[in-house]
Amino acid sequence: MALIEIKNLKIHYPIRSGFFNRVTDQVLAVDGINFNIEAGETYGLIGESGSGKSTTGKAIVGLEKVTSGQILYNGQDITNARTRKQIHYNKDVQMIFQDSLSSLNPRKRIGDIIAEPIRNFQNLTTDEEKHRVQELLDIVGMPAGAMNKYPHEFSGGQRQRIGVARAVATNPKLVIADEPVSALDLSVQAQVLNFMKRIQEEYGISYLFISHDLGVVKHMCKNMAIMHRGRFVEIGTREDIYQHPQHIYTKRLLSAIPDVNPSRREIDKKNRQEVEREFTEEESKYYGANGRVLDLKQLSPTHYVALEEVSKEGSN
Ligand SMILES: Nc1ncnc2c1ncn2[C@@H]1O[C@H](COP(=O)(O)OP(=O)(O)OP(=O)(O)O)[C@@H](O)[C@H]1O
Repeated sequence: MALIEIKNLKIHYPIRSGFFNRVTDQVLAVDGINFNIEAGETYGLIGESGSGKSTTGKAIVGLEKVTSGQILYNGQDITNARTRKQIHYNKDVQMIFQDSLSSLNPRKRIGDIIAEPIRNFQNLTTDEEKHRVQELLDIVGMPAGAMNKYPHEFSGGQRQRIGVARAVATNPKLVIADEPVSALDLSVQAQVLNFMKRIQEEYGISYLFISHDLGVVKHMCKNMAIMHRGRFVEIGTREDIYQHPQHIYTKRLLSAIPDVNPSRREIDKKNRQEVEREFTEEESKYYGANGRVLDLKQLSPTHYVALEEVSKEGSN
């Protein structure tokens, strides 16, 4: 059984307007997605801004109301707040946010910020708590004395490490990492990603790794889903997605990855233009009425794509 099973998840927001504030339309932020996260794995959720990634992540931690569908944790439906409380779900599932400055309370010292989730779930003495906070700061490689400082006294990379320390303070089984390195310089990104991997190996944590950056996801995830307009356009392994992309939206995201090799620039530019042409000319092959992403079809045991006519694997 998977650690998390997402079944036909929908999250719709009503749009109200007019004098009577009536519901006149809906934002289909998440519109029928299915995927599983296995224990100990890092599952990638990729898409551009507004595709529904964060809403999905927040629904899994219980911060968003689910319109319909199920989120199963070890087989139990946790869409109901009472069940989440009964099974200590909020201890087992934590979240790391993109903006480390606004997600850490500026008026609290780091020691208190990290101790807060521990206090919610464990009854430790002051000394035990201090010891645990120091242990967590050591794990994420923060200098001694960090405990008594405030968030603004640290760099973005250090604050993100503090965010990770807070997220793992309760020994969670799953961490939702929502664009955890997007706000960081490239060299700092690598440091944070590497220690996230290290912590995962040591503690057996699963991650849902949310990102718009395919380069970063390639480094972190073996399995992933590409999200667009609240639905999945493609699901697959790293090889399926990076070597044999089938959906035009996936190809578009891949073509936008900058190549460090200057001799590839012209080829990449041509490739990007070709993908853009296909996107505009053959949209109906990939999207239904009102631009809705089509239902997924299975190409192989691991590879699914939202295409009208399923093309042969590797034919691109
Ligand atoms: N509370 C809300 N009320 C109405 N619409 C919302 C609400 N929250 C999100 N949305 C809409 O739902 C869609 C998906 O938003 P979401 O934040 O999940 O996207 P995202 O892929 O995470 O993008 P980003 O990376 O920019 O956060 C967007 O169109 C957004 O405007």
